[in-house]
Amino acid sequence: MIEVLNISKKIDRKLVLENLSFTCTSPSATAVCGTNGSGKSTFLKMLAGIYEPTKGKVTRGTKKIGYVPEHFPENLRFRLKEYLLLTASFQDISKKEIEAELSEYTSLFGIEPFLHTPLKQCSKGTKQKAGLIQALLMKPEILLLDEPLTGLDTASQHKLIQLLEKLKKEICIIFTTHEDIMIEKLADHILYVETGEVICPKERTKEERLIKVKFNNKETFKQVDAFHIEYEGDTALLTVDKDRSDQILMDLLHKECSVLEVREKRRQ
Ligand SMILES: Nc1ncnc2c1ncn2[C@@H]1O[C@H](COP(=O)(O)OP(=O)(O)OP(=O)(O)O)[C@@H](O)[C@H]1O
Repeated sequence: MIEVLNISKKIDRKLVLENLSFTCTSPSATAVCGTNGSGKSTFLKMLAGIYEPTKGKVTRGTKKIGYVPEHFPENLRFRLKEYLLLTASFQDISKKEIEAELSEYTSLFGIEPFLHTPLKQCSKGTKQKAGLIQALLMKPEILLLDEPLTGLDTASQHKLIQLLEKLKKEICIIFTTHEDIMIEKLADHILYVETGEVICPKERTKEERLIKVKFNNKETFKQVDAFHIEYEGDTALLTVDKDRSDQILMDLLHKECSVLEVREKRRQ
């Protein structure tokens, strides 16, 4: 969906980013991390096409790119709903669909009372929500979010994270953040802009347990939350999340399985 090849960026003759590469080929969420001033926002702007790289190349597989800046643009003369309808009207989406989605998102983020308020008079958090809704309304295939939790109250932060958890199964989400909760809940990959290193936090750290049981009926495993089950005769080898393994063991015992073995496995 998006490929960044050896990009560097100079602003005012200062090298802000150097030789960064990154690829997002399938739906996922990537956290862009680094210290203040390390170039995270600059990187996101290059993905969005707002900045051109000084060196290297950004290839985008789609034009449906939603971008939410860290700070909502100042001094827009529109009222909130008017602004959202206007930005959505540039997309190839029916008016009816836009109205339905707008109503869903404004209700989710609790901003119905401000729909007819001039943007200039909206609070920082409401403007941030307007920025997010504007990007979501265009049904992006790539969603770029610059510190998306900034200015949101706790309830809205959780709602946004839940929404992004669903969306990342369908689209490519790239977000900058300093918040651990965003990384823990969402990130499939972390890109450190200072070093250019990309890691897969969950794949590296997720610990798994293997449970071998003797069973009477395969139906027993229908509701069992296992990553993988291998059968051999009347035994089954289940690969499960270590954090959930005690609960799964209890369930299996209640379903009259005999536990033969429990051991650790670390994902590769
Ligand atoms: N338009 C600009 N003009 C001059 N310098 C800029 C401009 N945009 C970014 N910079 C410089 O580039 C560097 C990286 O800025 P950037 O905003 O990308 O960092 P960041 O990692 O997002 O920081 P933060 O975590 O504080 O949001 C900084 O030194 C900043 O001063």
